Amino acid sequence: RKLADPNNRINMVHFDPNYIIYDSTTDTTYLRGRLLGKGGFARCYELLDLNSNKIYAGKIIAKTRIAKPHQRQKIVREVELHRDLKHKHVVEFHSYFEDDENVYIVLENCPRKSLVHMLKQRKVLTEPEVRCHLKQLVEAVKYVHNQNIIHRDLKLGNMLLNDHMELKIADFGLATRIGYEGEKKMTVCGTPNYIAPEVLQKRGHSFEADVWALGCVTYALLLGRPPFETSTLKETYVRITSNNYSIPQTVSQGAKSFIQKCLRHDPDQRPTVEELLSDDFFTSGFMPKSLPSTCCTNAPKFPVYARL
Ligand SMILES: CC[C@@H]1C(=O)N(C)c2cnc(-c3ccc[nH]3)nc2N1C1CCCC1
Repeated sequence: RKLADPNNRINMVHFDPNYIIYDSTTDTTYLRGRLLGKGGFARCYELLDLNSNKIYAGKIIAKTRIAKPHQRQKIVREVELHRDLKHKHVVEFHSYFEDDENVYIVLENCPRKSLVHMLKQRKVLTEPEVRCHLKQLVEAVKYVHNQNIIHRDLKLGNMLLNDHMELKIADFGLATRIGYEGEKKMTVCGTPNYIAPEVLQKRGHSFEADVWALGCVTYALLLGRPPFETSTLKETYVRITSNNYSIPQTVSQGAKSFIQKCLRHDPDQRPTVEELLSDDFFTSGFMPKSLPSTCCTNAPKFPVYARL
């Protein structure tokens, strides 16, 4: 069987022929590749589909790790919410299967990892870059909300980049479906990273919790740290519930007002994701159509006219 197409040479050195994974539901054989990291119950690996020669990212969850019914239910929920989503900026759900030992979730590969890695390298991003990433993010979240789903864990680690530097939101492990107009969720099984005050206080939450998280992400990308960060989780929660944060003067008026709208304490005062798309932060400055992969390591030099 041809293992690597000479045109788009796959570096086979990462794929260990001793680790064959067979998906009987689609008669697909995978070679397990590099360990990508851990996410929740899962150990994540590159998977080479030997039928198509394509590389995917696989979440492999040992059945021993999800022996209890409510643990298994969490995986089932994640799959049920993610599998029907199809959008350019949402990670593609490829397949889900199991064998005697494991449960497998096979997802689109995002070789340029997440915005966490980019920010670690760059410390802060330029405003044009943030506009570009945020536009893709807001489009993705608008699509998800239109499916009556709240992501509930929008954070830099769930914002992945493919080879073309296109942004994809990942991980529907804390997501939930709104069953009827105006439904408010009272609990989350897990702790969202950029948790909104109404979620913390269990006062009932909905789509607005994702808008809050987008405000936190925007702040973090521009300033290199989240808006409510302190040395203890308790103190951070106090700042969130008392809406105690500040935006340095280095931030433009457009970006500042975008962040302030998303971080309004009262969820009913926050703009919807739809309204965010027409916020003048997106129109108040240069908006690159795409970003070069050099942005993963160095600040881009936008053409001079872009700054005038
Ligand atoms: C599989 C889990 C998660 C994920 O959801 N996707 C889609 C993904 C895609 N490519 C990658 C990927 C990283 C480097 C090459 N591909 N990683 C993904 N992750 C990472 C793995 C470890 C933590 C989150």
